Amino acid sequence: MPIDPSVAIGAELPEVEFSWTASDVLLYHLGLGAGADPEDPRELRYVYERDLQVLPTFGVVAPTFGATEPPRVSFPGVDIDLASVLHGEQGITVHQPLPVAGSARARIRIADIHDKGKAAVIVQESEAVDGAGNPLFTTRSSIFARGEGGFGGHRGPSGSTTLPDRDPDAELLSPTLPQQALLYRLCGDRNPLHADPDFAAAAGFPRPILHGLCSYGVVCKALVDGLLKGDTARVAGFSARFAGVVYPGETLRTRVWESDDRILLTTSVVERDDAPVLADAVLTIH
Ligand SMILES: CCCCCCC[C@@H](O)CC(=O)SCCNC(=O)CCNC(=O)[C@H](O)C(C)(C)COP(=O)(O)OP(=O)(O)OC[C@H]1O[C@@H](n2cnc3c(N)ncnc32)[C@H](O)[C@@H]1OP(=O)(O)O
Repeated sequence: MPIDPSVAIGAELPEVEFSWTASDVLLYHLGLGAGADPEDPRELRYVYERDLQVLPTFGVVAPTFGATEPPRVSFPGVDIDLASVLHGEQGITVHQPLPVAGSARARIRIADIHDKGKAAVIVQESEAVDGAGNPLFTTRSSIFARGEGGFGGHRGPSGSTTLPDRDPDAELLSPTLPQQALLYRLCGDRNPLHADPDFAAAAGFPRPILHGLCSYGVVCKALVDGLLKGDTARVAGFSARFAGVVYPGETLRTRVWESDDRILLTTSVVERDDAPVLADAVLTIH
């Protein structure tokens, strides 16, 4: 049985120890398209060692950074084909600004599995602590496994964020490169869905799609640059649902609604009549 919720839900995965260097951070930022204007001092803070700062979304990739094998969707009670899987949701809460280099360990558990009939939504939570044992960040994510529902589980929540009934306060445009996914995969997600046209076709897409976590990082950076004066330390958390695919080379349009310590947003694809990309998305700030 590909999914056995009685085994999977609550399962703890082996603790992951990981470390990263400034070079990893530089590559991550380049993988998001940073450095397009190398004369902009703010932009240099992402792509040059001097005054380097770290986008908090780096935390979600740090544990597997540099992996060279495709990910496996295999945990206690779950064993499914990578081609059926899409990244469903991602959130991170940062407990301290991420250092430009460091080591940490993370505990990961399968928090829940929702049965959407045509799909299963597998929810993971992780807690990362630094070398001294102090909380570093917490993540919550889900994978959407097409064709894996119908195991008799509960349906789980629907998307829910209500946007204010007014025009957005700002709109941010983020171009992506045609080779964006080929660059981004060097950060540690070698899923062939993002590089191999045959694999993408077998998964139901006309061409390779962009990593969800690439769009997630691109949008977080746009928010930091556009609304927080380029200061990554002001981000307390960022969460979003992946509502539709992005093809490398497309331009992302992010509409934002600001309130006291939260920024609500949606992201869409300019070239495809604002087809949705991120929904239920919230940036929390200090
Ligand atoms: C261990 C390592 C594992 C590997 C991890 C992944 C590795 C990565 O390389 C993979 C990727 O990066 S894939 C790229 C990023 N993700 C995407 O592009 C997905 C974009 N979203 C979609 O295509 C559709 O929304 C889609 C297809 C997700 C859903 O669309 P539909 O099938 O039309 O579904 P819909 O009818 O709208 O909704 C059905 C029920 O599902 C819930 N739901 C929808 N989208 C969801 C999402 N993104 N996350 C979680 N739940 C979601 C809906 O709420 C609905 O449930 P209910 O009826 O109860 O409300």
